[in-house]
Amino acid sequence: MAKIIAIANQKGGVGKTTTAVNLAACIASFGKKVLLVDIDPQGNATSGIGVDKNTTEKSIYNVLIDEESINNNIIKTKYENLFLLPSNIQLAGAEIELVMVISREYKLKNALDEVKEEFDYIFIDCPPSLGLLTLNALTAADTVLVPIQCEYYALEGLGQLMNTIGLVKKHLNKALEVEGVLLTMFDARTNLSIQVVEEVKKYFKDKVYRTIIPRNVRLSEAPSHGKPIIVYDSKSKGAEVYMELAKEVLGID
Ligand SMILES: Nc1ncnc2c1ncn2[C@@H]1O[C@H](COP(=O)(O)OP(=O)(O)OP(=O)(O)O)[C@@H](O)[C@H]1O
Repeated sequence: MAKIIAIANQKGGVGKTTTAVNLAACIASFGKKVLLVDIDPQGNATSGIGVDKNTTEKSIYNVLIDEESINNNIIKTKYENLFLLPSNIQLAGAEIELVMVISREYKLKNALDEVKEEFDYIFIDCPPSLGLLTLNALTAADTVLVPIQCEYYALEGLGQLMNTIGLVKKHLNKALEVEGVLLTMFDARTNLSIQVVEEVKKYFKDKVYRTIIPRNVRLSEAPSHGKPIIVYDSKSKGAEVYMELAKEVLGID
């Protein structure tokens, strides 16, 4: 039975997609069967894994809106053990199209229930909002991973995300915890990076892992190569950090 992990933060550009693609690829490279779910209309996880978001006929939109079977929309990627439920541009309108739909917040959960026995891990790359698509992701997830950009003082936005997670727990009667935080784009030369790391570690003192991911030029280039860094540049520091994180997620040394 897959563990389902949502990668969420309503702040844009904090490293959600970079984390989702690289972590999914690393865990798949350890022999685990992984499904990456792209629920962000920007579709960067889809193109990051090498699938054309502009031409794909398979998509999460078909599942959420057209009631198509999830099995018919999952793509086997060119990476061993790594599967993708892609996003496409139509997803941008899905929050409006779902407005009158009964149980609209359970659409993704119901779909993943059909396939979760087939996978070891399911990662969901959330959009930069706290709207209905992110709510679907949180409702489907067992735990949440929160990337936090070290170049930006994020605690206020973090409070909003934690509030939303609290509301999901309360109103949807669901156990949902933040499993870990990732301090992304860390730059040891800046006081702000150091301050954000200290504050976030205090805020999340009881969390399982609080990994620091340095600012890394290879990581910023990776999505434009249409490949996760672990595959296209396995010797880089970025790949190493994501490998370590993958081990933490898997609970191995
Ligand atoms: N550790 C890092 N070092 C340098 N650049 C990074 C790092 N992590 C991510 N980036 C770059 O920062 C930008 C934003 O990252 P990413 O797209 O993963 O964020 P996001 O939170 O998914 O964005 P959005 O909110 O738009 O969905 C990208 O150009 C990415 O390549």
